Amino acid sequence: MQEIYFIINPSAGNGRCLNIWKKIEQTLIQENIHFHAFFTEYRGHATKIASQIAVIHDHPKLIIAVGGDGTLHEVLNGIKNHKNIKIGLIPGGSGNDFSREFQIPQDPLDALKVLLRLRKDRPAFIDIGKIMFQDGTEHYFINNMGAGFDVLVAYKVNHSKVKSILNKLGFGRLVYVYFLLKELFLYKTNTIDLMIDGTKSTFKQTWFVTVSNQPYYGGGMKIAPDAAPDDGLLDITVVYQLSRLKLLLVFMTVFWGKHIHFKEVKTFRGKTITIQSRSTMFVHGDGEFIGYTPLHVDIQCKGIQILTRRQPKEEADWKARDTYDIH
Ligand SMILES: Nc1ncnc2c1ncn2[C@@H]1O[C@H](COP(=O)(O)OP(=O)(O)OP(=O)(O)O)[C@@H](O)[C@H]1O
Repeated sequence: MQEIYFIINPSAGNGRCLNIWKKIEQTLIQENIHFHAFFTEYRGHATKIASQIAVIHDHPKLIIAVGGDGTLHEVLNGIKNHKNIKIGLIPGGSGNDFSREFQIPQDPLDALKVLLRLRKDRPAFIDIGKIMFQDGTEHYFINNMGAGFDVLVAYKVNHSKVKSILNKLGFGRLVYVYFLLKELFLYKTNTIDLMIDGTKSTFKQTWFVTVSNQPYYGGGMKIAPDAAPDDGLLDITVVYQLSRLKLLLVFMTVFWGKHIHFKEVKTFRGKTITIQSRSTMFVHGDGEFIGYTPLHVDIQCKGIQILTRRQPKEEADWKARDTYDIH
């Protein structure tokens, strides 16, 4: 029997998650569904709770994060190496890029309904990325990781009061836009050395490099439009040698994934990536600040079981082929 554990970040979405949880809890009780619930109290707490759940017993477990992508990221880092745990998310953050790609409804009760149905389906395995820092620490990501300008923006977003004001006004997604514009005029670009599956490239005046497992970042920006979380590859995006004004232009096209057509945007695919920079760059994993360059990234193919409505890549390809065969 699969035990269900909820890890709730009451501060996610500027406190919205607490109300979300009240509705979820009420529904679970009404539906007579057995569950365990834990609240996070500080940054990193979800990792600790998830790691404690992981070792309770060997039976299959489902951990549902109630929060934003940062909460799911922390849960993922608590259960690494435990293959009999599925994870899911009831989106309650401001960005919610995981639920966008994996087609989990934004409405919490609809999301709960979908997750409860999906937990009985056959497991959906997706890739994850594993980051190794120079000091030997390891860190996993499920959506993406990045170094440079974008992490500075994410850092500022996560530590700002403006975030809560804009969220309360219902403009949560605009908070990324606000900080991006502000930092645009302050950031100093960097020279980076990128090694992808053994091939080295150097980029001068680099704004940022992002390694993506799925297309979305920063609340709906299609930073890696062709990334697929089950294709065994990570999608790398480098933005370099751009004037501040042109970066703004490029940024406006990211929501449609059209930025990749600019000559100052280079895209690659690979399984192992090393990022080194002349001066230290801040690094994020799924929008959470986690360390500094240099670092190494490895893909962990089909490394985690998740609850998703997204169609697996092979299945989508087969369907396309079958349709083609008929005609
Ligand atoms: N009780 C708490 N008080 C303050 N911060 C917390 C608490 N519990 C967790 N956190 C931290 O809150 C941060 C934000 O969480 P999360 O990403 O889930 O929400 P969000 O920022 O609103 O959503 P999104 O990442 O989708 O924009 C994380 O860094 C997490 O560690």
